[in-house]
Amino acid sequence: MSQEIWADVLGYVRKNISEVEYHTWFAPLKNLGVQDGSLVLGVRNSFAQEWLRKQYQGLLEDALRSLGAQHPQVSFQVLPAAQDALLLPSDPPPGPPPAPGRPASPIPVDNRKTLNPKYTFENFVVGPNNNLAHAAALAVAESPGKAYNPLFVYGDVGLGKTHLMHAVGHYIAERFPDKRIEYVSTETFTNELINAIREDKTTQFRNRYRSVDLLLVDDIQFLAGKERTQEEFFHTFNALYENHKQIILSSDRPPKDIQTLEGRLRSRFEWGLITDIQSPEYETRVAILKMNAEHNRIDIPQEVLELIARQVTTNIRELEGALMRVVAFSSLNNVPFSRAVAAKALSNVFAPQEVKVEMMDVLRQVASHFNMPPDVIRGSGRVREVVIPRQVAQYLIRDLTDHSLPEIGQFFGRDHSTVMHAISKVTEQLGKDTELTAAVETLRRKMKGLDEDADG
Ligand SMILES: Nc1ncnc2c1ncn2[C@@H]1O[C@H](COP(=O)(O)OP(=O)(O)OP(=O)(O)O)[C@@H](O)[C@H]1O
Repeated sequence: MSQEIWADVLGYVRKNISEVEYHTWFAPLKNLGVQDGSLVLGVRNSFAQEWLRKQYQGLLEDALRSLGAQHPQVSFQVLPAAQDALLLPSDPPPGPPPAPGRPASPIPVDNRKTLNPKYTFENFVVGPNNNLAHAAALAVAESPGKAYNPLFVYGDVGLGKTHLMHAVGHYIAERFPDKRIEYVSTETFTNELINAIREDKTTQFRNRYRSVDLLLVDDIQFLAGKERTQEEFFHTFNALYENHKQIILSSDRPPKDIQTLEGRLRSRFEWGLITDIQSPEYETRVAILKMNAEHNRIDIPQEVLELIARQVTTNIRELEGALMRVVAFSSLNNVPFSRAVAAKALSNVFAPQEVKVEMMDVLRQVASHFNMPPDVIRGSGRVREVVIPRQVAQYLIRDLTDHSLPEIGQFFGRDHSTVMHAISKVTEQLGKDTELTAAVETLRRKMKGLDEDADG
């Protein structure tokens, strides 16, 4: 599709959604042209793909219809890493170079320096546990200082409060490069204040915090009991609020539960919107793991992500840590990802989980051992290179799972007598054919979760 028509599609979409939605989901899309009658759009990851499909497919089709398409169809394709790199938001927009001898002006404030580049709206998985906080953050990003001021987000540790705050920061930094954004933890705010007092620099300290357009303060519950810091923060708050500057606060509890917080501060914290984030439910945890794996370009089977999501249930930081543990374990021991490997990797940290070996696990391990796609092993090929791995897979499934011969046959699209034949073939060769024997033994060890070797 020509870029002009694509621009028209975007124009239509933009009129029908909010600016935040547009910049989060549509600005990064890449028009890949029309294939088989369908407009193909490149997206950065499968999370964006699913979200666009669920939320915006109809709108895109309406846009095409409005431009005269009879049977509009849209599909999404996850871009490979290299193309994706071209779309990273940190890339400066193309523009003319500054005139020689003159600095480019105005000099943009480096707003992103305190923001974590990963903590964007696009990387934030929305689920029933956080959708209200997410919606509030979107609204604030769209109309800073107007929608809800302050926005107060509370919830237990590691549930995404900082991520959401930074997402607002990124969004505003991208749209309004000269707005000043300050992210600070309450602890840092306190320490800086102490230093400023000691060094007689309170004026500088005040000027700095009172001249920002967006102030993000993390862990505000740590104001409790710190009278001087509360006093200072009270004046900062008032100065910003009166100038319609946006304030976002995070805390592990709502304002009413922060002990020894001055009443005038507490009431100010309640002026805007108070919203909470809960622990994510299973589906959201799986989606977060999937997004993380893709973000780090790790190809990891869904059932392994599911196992991790069942192990870690409350804290998203720990959930991400568990994923990284599994990744490290598998690469250190040079074994492919499987549920058994994941369970083993996590068993030092979490209560060991009984992992039943599944047929698919065995097939994957065998496929990886023989360096061949699983589908080829399950397919109908009859050359020796495929037949041997297939027989080994059937033999190991029978050995390591409770599946019956007909069930194994069905899994391979064959009848039970073929499986029986495969098993006796392998049994016969064990001890005689050294290569086959070594393969079976190595695979058996891996499937059993590395019990004998690579411990830890
Ligand atoms: N909904 C989400 N989607 C994707 N990643 C998330 C989500 N929520 C949290 N995370 C990730 O979980 C990790 C912890 O999040 P974050 O630091 O924002 O938690 P927090 O609530 O601020 O924790 P703390 O109270 O310890 O400061 C981060 O890596 C963040 O990217």
